[in-house]
Amino acid sequence: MSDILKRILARKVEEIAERAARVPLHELSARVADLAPTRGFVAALEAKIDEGEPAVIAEIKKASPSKGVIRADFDPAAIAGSYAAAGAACLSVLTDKDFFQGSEAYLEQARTACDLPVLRKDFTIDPYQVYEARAIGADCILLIVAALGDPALLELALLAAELDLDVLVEVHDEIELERALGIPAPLIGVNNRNLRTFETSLDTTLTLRDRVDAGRLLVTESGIHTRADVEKMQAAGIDAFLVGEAFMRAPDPGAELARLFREEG
Ligand SMILES: O=P(O)(O)OC[C@@H](O)[C@@H](O)c1c[nH]c2ccccc12
Repeated sequence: MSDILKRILARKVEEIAERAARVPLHELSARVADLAPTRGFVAALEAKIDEGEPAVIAEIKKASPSKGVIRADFDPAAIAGSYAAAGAACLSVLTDKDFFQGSEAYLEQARTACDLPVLRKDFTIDPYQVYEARAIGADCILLIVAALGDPALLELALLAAELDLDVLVEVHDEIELERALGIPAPLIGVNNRNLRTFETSLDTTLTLRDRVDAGRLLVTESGIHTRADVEKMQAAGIDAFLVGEAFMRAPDPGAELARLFREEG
């Protein structure tokens, strides 16, 4: 159990069993039966790109296993409002408690504070979590290819579609990308960070870029900190970004978004 992803997934299995013992699946699925439609995560990204603007998924993340606490002054509603005002396309909210100090409550607070679509950022390995994501108000879920076998990847993606949730399918190398392209997923996230070692390199996106077919939208994820990083991605034709730490460390996260993505020079 050396790598962190394995540790997270082992704990996640226990967590799901605990949750399912508290709120059984049939109760959750009844709860999602008559919810309002979701906000359209992919559509919001595409709308920005159609306007000729970068599509930014702005993340709300208090802590991570590699960095510890990133933001002590943590008010998800205020951060969400500041991201929305700065022109973010979508939000991403960490809900994993044990490794990221996240919470479902943070997702609910962030979503209520604005009208942006919200990604539930967690380690989804079981249908239970897909129902749960819909029940807490998520508009999109993350499926990490490295955490899933092919049958589970397809099953979870189809269930998400059935529940009106969009899916961000995350990959880190060519083999994972080929597997992601094997399912009907319009949104492919290339994580520049290796979840097993935490090593981060923007070259990951540059290497995989050309293998993503034209019908899909590539989101570059992690390790984007400077205007130079943004420009390097844009020069390679990347229009969609998922950024957390750089915003979370800034006193005003929305102002930092505007600085990284909007200002000239
Ligand atoms: O804080 P960064 O380096 O800007 O990265 C954001 C996001 O990409 C990162 O939080 C992330 C990408 N994939 C994940 C999977 C699980 C947890 C976290 C992540």
